[in-house]
Amino acid sequence: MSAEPTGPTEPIDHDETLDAYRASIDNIDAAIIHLLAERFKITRKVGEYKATHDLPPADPGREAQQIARLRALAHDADLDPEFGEAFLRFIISEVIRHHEKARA
Ligand SMILES: C=C(O[C@@H]1C=C(C(=O)O)C=C[C@H]1O)C(=O)O
Repeated sequence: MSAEPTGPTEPIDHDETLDAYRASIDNIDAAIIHLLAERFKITRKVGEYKATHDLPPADPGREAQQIARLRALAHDADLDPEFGEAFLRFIISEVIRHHEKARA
């Protein structure tokens, strides 16, 4: 008797090729989390510095430079620059929220 066909919504298991790709994805995701944690450690220091020196939480000029640089890097790395910009803006908006709290 043959096994039931697997429907498209069934979870996939025992696929060695997919498992190997997913192991790499898990490593990359871990690296992203660790890099983000390191970035937020630094931006927390920036937020403390700004709060004690009466500097504004956001710096739109600096952000424009970062976005132009990241868009070029994304393009060269074959990553969608729109995605690169949206990702950086998402992170920066969280940093600015932290800086506003540090000031309060
Ligand atoms: C970290 C800073 O504060 C804010 C957050 C930024 C960031 O997360 O890269 C960049 C500019 C500022 O709006 C900074 O001024 O350098």
